[in-house]
Amino acid sequence: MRITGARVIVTSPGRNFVTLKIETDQGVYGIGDATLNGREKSVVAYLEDHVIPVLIGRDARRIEDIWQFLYRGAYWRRGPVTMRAIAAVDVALWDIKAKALGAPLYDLLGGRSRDGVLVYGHANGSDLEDTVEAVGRYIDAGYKAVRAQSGVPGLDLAYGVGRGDMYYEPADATLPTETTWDTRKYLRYLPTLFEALRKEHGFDVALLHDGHHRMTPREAAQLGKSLEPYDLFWLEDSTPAENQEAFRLIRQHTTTPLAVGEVFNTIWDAKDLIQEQLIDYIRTTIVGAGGLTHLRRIADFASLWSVRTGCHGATDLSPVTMGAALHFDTWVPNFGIQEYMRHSEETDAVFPHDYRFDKGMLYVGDTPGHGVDIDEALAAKYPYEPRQLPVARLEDGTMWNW
Ligand SMILES: O=C(O)[C@@H](O)[C@@H](O)[C@H](O)[C@H](O)CO
Ligand SMILES: [Mg+2]
Repeated sequence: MRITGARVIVTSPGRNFVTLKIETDQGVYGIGDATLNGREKSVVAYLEDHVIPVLIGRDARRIEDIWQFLYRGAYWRRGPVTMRAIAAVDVALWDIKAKALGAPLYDLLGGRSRDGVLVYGHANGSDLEDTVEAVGRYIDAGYKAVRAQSGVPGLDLAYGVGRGDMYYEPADATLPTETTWDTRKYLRYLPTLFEALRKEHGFDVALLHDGHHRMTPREAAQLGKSLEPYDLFWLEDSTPAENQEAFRLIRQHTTTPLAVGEVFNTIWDAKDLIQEQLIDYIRTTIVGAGGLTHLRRIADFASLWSVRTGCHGATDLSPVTMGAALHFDTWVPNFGIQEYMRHSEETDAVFPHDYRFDKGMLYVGDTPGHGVDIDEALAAKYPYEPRQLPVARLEDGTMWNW
């Protein structure tokens, strides 16, 4: 089965998505997501100029060999651009193989380990009362797990607080929006928020929180300790993870479960965190880390140390990544949870898919492949719009982690 063509489709049904479509001489095609939020065009160029020319004529069934060819063959390894381009090819090839065999993708991975995939939704509010109500709306909508983000008293804009109700898109402007940050205000406020959430909603619902890389390891340890009475499912990205050793200090001081990894690209970013048992959940997902071929390697490695998966699933990952991730989640033995930020109706229409939400779970369908397609005619109606992620500064103007 030869690859006869491949092309990149950029569409912006409310936000930008980069999709790779690979065609074969058997008439079967596959699609993969290559979206890199705020830096989309870099992956478009990487694919069009450097990857597509070397794909034409190759045997589409040789997924592992093509993965190794693109990874080793580039010489310049890893990084978000390279690994997203590889992910797009990899997912499109898995899609092709599954379609050609007439099987849903999870069957090729080893079959079902579970009926449905536990997901968490994103509740966010401008202040404490607002956030308590927002979590309530998710519980009423059937969610069993909810991430709570809130405005912080004394700060204008905080991470994760969107303008709408069920949707949140941080890449909101052509030039980066500037936000202000103060960790002490945040550390004082957060335990009061989670106390109020548990008081109002009880302990059955799983509650999560994302620190978005803003604390130092000592501050993260303080937060983890102060949240222990509220039994979090996880505290995510409490400190930046470029230096994996930084998590040792946090781990020594708190039993709050720790999650990290949405910005990781390969197993090398997570190796020490996993084998030293410094984290509980690995957040790396399909599009971020070289596709299914590499993600399942990370998951198998993580299973040796009882680290479970918790794939990133913000709206900048297209429904193609969501579909592929759900097949992975349906199979992976050490599954933890899947993030699920709903896409807009426009996005769902451009990417028809067979996964569905029911009572806090997502279910993949049995369509051969990963079950997500692209309506190219509709996609063409939404041209690319340059958008960038916000930045954060401390109150004295110092650049900080957004
Ligand atoms: O946990 C998450 O979903 C986030 O941290 C994301 O919202 C992240 O900010 C975006 O994916 C950035 O594009
Ligand atoms: Mg996050």
